[in-house]
Amino acid sequence: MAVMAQKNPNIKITVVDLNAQRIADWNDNDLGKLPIFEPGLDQVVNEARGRNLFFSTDVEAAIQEAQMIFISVNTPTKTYGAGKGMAADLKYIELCARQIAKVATTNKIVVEKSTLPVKTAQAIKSILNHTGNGVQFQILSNPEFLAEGTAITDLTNPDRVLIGGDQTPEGKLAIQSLVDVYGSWVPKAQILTTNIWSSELSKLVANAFLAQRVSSINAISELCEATEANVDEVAKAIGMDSRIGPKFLKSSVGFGGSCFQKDILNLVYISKSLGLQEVADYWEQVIIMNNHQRNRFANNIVKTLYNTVSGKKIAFLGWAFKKDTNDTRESAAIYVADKLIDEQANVSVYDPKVTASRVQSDINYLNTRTEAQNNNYLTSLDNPYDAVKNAHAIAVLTEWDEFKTYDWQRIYDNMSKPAFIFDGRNVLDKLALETIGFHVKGIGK
Ligand SMILES: NC(=O)c1ccc[n+]([C@@H]2O[C@H](COP(=O)([O-])OP(=O)(O)OC[C@H]3O[C@@H](n4cnc5c(N)ncnc54)[C@H](O)[C@@H]3O)[C@@H](O)[C@H]2O)c1
Ligand SMILES: O=c1ccn([C@@H]2O[C@H](COP(=O)(O)OP(=O)(O)O[C@H]3O[C@H](CO)[C@@H](O)[C@H](O)[C@H]3O)[C@@H](O)[C@H]2O)c(=O)[nH]1
Repeated sequence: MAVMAQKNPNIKITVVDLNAQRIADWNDNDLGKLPIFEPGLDQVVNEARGRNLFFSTDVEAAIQEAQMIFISVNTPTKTYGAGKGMAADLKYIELCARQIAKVATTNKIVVEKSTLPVKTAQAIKSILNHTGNGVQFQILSNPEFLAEGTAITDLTNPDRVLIGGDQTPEGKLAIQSLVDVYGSWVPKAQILTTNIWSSELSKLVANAFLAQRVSSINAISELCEATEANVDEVAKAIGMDSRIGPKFLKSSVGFGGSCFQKDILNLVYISKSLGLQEVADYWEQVIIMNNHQRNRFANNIVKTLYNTVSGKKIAFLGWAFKKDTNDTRESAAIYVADKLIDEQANVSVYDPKVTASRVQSDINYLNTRTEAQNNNYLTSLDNPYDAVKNAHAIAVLTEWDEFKTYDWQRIYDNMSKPAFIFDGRNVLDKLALETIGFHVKGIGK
């Protein structure tokens, strides 16, 4: 919404949220306090905020005033009832639809910006069309394809913008009005319009295909370790085939983030609900492989440290699910730490952008043990050299660029020997570290 406001100074955009603290942070004069760390976002907010971009908790006033409403609320995996652990929880979406239905007195275009199961527009339409007050609604699907860490460039220069809507004359008019919003900065050829179901489904399918590439290369990484092939070399060799392409072939400790797992589980659930068991099994394997990769990484640390990490200090470099974000949702680091704590290891974490309280709440959220026990085993430090001091091993969980620039000789001198490094992102210079004296294990090599 901030980028949309920046690119359309003539359109007033109001972002409303029930979470008052978040809105206060978005309005904070200190741009360092914005709730999301994202390169370049502070400048965009600074340019548009107060001009045509506003942040508020007054949801009803914003609904009344708007001609177009983007529903962008969270759609997490259900934690209760039918579809628990798999289906998308649509209660926040439904609440939004009901609130719009209650408040609106003029015709509106309602845009699904959240990632939703295919056919959700039907439910939203049903809620909106039963108000009995004569207000006309058009529903569009406009899924978001930005990735965290590169959100601003992804938004300013998108591969495509997808807009789905009813294929009726009114539906087509609504589609056109959203095309015009994006048209102020996105070339027309990159704005794709479809029927609403294709648009809803394409979002889930895009994430499934992307995550599948990561799981595919991670499966190959295990094969590489067993055969002395090198996964980076294999990825380069296959990626140069233009039919395969070079992107999203970076082997890692496993994908994380708020989207991939949730959206694939959603796809699996939809397939199961439609009786398409083989389709469901096919996509579920992407998740199974990802869980295996995380476990394999943790098990490898234990095995290499002479089959016990009890009482040993393991330093984590990185906690975020990828670099250039402070988001930790579903980060592989959480699951690797949990496994190591099960083995009574002392885990000390350094991440350039993640707070100590975030790290603690992430591990507590798993509910594996009491908070006091977690506190005992897991600490966070705001300096990497303190985090690695006297450690038996270092594990790299996020590919932050700054890790490559550290004084690795100094780190080696202050560690227990033999000093091990487990590079879960294959970002460090293995040869240079081995020259210093480290024992280095990457992924797939
Ligand atoms: N994070 C991403 O990079 C990304 C990218 C593409 C798509 N998506 C999709 O966008 C949606 C939102 O994701 P997110 O990461 O921003 O989630 P989030 O949990 O960070 O933010 C959702 C916000 O919605 C607010 N909210 C919930 N119910 C509300 C209501 N009834 N009225 C007003 N505000 C309400 C919450 O307080 C919260 O601040 C999800 O469907 C997600 O799949 C996210
Ligand atoms: O070659 C790769 C690429 C990614 N990852 C990992 O995969 C996860 C997801 O990365 P990425 O897709 O870059 O970040 P997200 O912000 O989760 O973005 C994904 O999820 C969003 C939410 O739906 C979509 O909008 C984006 O298009 C889609 O890329 C991270 O843990 C990455 O480290 C790898 O391990 N290897």
